[in-house]
Amino acid sequence: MRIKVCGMTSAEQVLQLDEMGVEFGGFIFYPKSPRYVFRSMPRAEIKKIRGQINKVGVFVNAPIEEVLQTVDDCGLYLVQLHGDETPRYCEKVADYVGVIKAFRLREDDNILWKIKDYQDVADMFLFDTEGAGYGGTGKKFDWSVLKGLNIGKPFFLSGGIQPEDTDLLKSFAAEPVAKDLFSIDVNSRFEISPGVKDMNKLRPFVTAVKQI
Ligand SMILES: O=C(O)c1ccccc1NCC(=O)[C@H](O)[C@H](O)COP(=O)(O)O
Repeated sequence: MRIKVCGMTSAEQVLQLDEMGVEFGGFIFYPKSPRYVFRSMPRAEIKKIRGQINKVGVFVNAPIEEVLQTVDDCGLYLVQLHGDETPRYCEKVADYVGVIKAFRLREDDNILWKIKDYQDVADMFLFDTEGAGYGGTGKKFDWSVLKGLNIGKPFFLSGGIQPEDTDLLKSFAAEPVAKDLFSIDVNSRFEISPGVKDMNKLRPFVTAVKQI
């Protein structure tokens, strides 16, 4: 199983993830987040990060020009649109860079209805938990809402995933919906403080998840 670790704020920690074989490192370009990357890393420093790890930029309702400029300045591989971006917005960004459209799920959501208009304009989806802010809630949504669905596009499973969840992930990976499961996404449950990851929690978790 692939892993994305989101909310990175230091080059040193991103390189540690790269050594562990983590496929995606997420950087939050949303000024209201406690993990806003420009508080600690300038654009050139993000661009300079080498290795196999793919850099993903997370944006919330940002002007398109700002997203595209940041992609160039920071050498981003994918963008994750985590706000209320419209299908047209996603389509414009997708002309330039790969797009992950994030959906914050509530229990009563009709998921297939919610994702329908984005099928042709996003490369991948990400399912996260609805909360007071836009992301990094540390809370799981009920994964059973995905059971039996044909998502029809690779997706990231996100929201409150924690070190103890490897058995839960194994069970989810056995569900038919997991044919489209592309990667999991982890964040606040592996932190010492916002933006600072606990490598002692991540290392064994990454090893275990890679065996699923
Ligand atoms: O993490 C943030 O601070 C954040 C703020 C605004 C938009 C998105 C944000 N995070 C995006 C992510 O991909 C997180 O990994 C995802 O929300 C799951 O976080 P968590 O529940 O803490 O595992």
